[in-house]
Amino acid sequence: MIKIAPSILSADFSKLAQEVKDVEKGGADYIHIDVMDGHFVPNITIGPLIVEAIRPVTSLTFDVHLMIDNPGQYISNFAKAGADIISVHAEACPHLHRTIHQIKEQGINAGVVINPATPVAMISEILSEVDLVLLMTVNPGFGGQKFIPNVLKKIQQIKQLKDEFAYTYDIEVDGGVNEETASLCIEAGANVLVAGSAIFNEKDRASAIAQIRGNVNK
Ligand SMILES: O=C(CO)[C@H](O)[C@H](O)COP(=O)(O)O
Ligand SMILES: [Fe+2]
Repeated sequence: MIKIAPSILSADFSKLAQEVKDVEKGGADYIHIDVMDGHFVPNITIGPLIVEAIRPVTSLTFDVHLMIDNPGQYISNFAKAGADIISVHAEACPHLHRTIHQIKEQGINAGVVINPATPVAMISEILSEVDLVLLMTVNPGFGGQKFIPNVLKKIQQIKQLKDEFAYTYDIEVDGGVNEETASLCIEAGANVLVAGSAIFNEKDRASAIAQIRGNVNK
């Protein structure tokens, strides 16, 4: 089953609650929330206050992508605000095992993320502990960037390891996902697709979500 996670980074923030409800109605599975600190990535976005504010609007899973330095410092804040999954960048965590377990101790799911230039080997020792592996298909920091096709072979590697060792994690991709690139990612083994601009820049969110999911009759 393919899950679609609209990234609210591309939503209209002046009516965020409405935007969240609109993609829920349109068939979204998760709400993807991009947290940026101006240090780990060159942009500043959403904090726990916003997560808390939109929590009552939907019962969809909140998939929180932390693009921040020292993420461990903020895990309990985001969990209390309503996160269901928190993912941290391996590049930002010198003590990745500790950080992943900090997330699990909150009673929520833990994900690990790697940038396009980071090899799969960097996370091989944590794969047995995570609920989600998120492979960035753009360099993190902004919505609306172009998909980096080189990441497809890392999706295959992560899927191969999952099958070989019977790991249970979901495989998520994030960045430049649209109807075309989504099908490449699904073929390579991804089962959770984040899409920001390809959903929120379209008027008809239900049809955008269906197209990315790949179940539209052509
Ligand atoms: O993590 C992110 C950027 O760092 C976003 O989730 C991602 O860019 C989604 O936007 P788009 O689908 O427009 O590329
Ligand atoms: Fe993201």
